[in-house]
Amino acid sequence: MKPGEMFAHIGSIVASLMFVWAMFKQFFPYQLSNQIEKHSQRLVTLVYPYIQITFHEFTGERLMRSEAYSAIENYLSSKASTQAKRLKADIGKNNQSLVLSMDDHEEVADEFNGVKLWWAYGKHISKSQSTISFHHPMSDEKRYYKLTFHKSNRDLILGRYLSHVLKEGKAIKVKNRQRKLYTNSGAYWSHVVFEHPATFQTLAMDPKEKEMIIDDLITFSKAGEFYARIGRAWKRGYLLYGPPGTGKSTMIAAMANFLGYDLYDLELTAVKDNTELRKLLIETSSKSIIVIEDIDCSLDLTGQRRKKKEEVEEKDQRQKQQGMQEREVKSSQKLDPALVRKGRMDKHIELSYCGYEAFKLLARNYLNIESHNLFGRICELLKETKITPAEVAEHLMPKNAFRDADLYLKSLIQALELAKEDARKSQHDPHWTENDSEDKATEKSTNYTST
Ligand SMILES: Nc1ncnc2c1ncn2[C@@H]1O[C@H](COP(=O)(O)OP(=O)(O)OP(=O)(O)O)[C@@H](O)[C@H]1O
Ligand SMILES: [Mg+2]
Repeated sequence: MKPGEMFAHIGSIVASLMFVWAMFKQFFPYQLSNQIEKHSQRLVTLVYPYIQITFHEFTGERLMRSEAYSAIENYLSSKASTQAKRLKADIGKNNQSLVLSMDDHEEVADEFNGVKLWWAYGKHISKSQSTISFHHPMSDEKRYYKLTFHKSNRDLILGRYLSHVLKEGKAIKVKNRQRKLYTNSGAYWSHVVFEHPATFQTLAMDPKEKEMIIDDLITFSKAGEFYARIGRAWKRGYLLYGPPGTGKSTMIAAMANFLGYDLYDLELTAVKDNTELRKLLIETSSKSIIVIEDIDCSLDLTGQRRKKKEEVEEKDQRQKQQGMQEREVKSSQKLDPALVRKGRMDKHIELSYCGYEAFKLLARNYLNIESHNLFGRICELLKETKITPAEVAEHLMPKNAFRDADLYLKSLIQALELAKEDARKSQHDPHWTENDSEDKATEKSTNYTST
């Protein structure tokens, strides 16, 4: 046996002994176990070729939970569920799945660049506290993770490996956290839990366009280092536009769910001036999407815009007197160039009327069917008629316990034929405007993704 191998062998025996000791010391009286541990530690350092680092749950004041500890906890959670034999289980944040973690004094191995290392989970219970807290035995434990590795790998582990663990652990934490939906009243944010079920799978739109948006989001979310290198803030602006009911809000929720980001729904009309706006923006957290809805309808921030607002109000008043609709006032306003100029809005995404591909996805989601003999007729009608995905969804929505796809598809066909007839009438008679005002009121919402 080579000397190096022998050392490693002794080392692993010592590591095992220490592990056994850690298991048994809970049963020794506190004073005695402290003494034994002190002397054995000295002995061990003489022959032990391994380095150990302890990460305590609470550092310093004991009130602040260590960031490193919780990152390690997250990092090890997946390893624990596959390797550890004794696990602790808890209900996850979404109240649906079990979250598994290592039980006390359990050990898991990890490997990094071919180097093996071990993580152990343990806890200290101080004597005085353990008697006082008889009824609450958990409250006075000091929990920790201990990392053990061979001293020849010191630089690799202390450098690249630990920063890899912290980075991964934080990423897992971001993914698993309970996300929030913030709204502002004036210059203050308040929040509720964000639990929108929208996903890109359930969003009906052109599949190619959808794929491009997903790619764009993935590229952006991984580009932190690139943005830092070129000296740009790591954020991306999307302008979503299209008629009401085409899925703009649904897409924003799908984006937030896809990236695991928080959502800030910024109500511009409630913001007094640019100072308030700046304050609100500064208070947003990283990994978030800031949404400005109907950006073309809510601009009155700068002096110039205030003037415009007065003009609009005046005009509004005049138009109300003339019995005109508020919607038309909104659509007569222009987007502020500062908000949509190049560099602010990196991508313009149009959400439009329901096409055949989008319909098929809705039929799959709502009726659980891939094909049907009425699909052909619907395909033709969709080419000739403008109908929003929201309207299509409305017709496919189950109305009783016994779903009959036939019935829903026929009701959709009826609606499409009616819309087609309306469109034909309005073409021949320009004054026929019962439904078409809806089409003109193109609404816009801005979606600002930041990390
Ligand atoms: N593209 C779509 N895919 C799937 N469902 C959709 C789509 N568009 C609309 N819907 C359905 O219609 C409802 C309304 O859509 P959504 O609120 O996203 O529209 P919007 O474009 O934001 O409208 P508005 O301009 O009025 O805010 C959604 O709850 C969703 O169920
Ligand atoms: Mg919307």
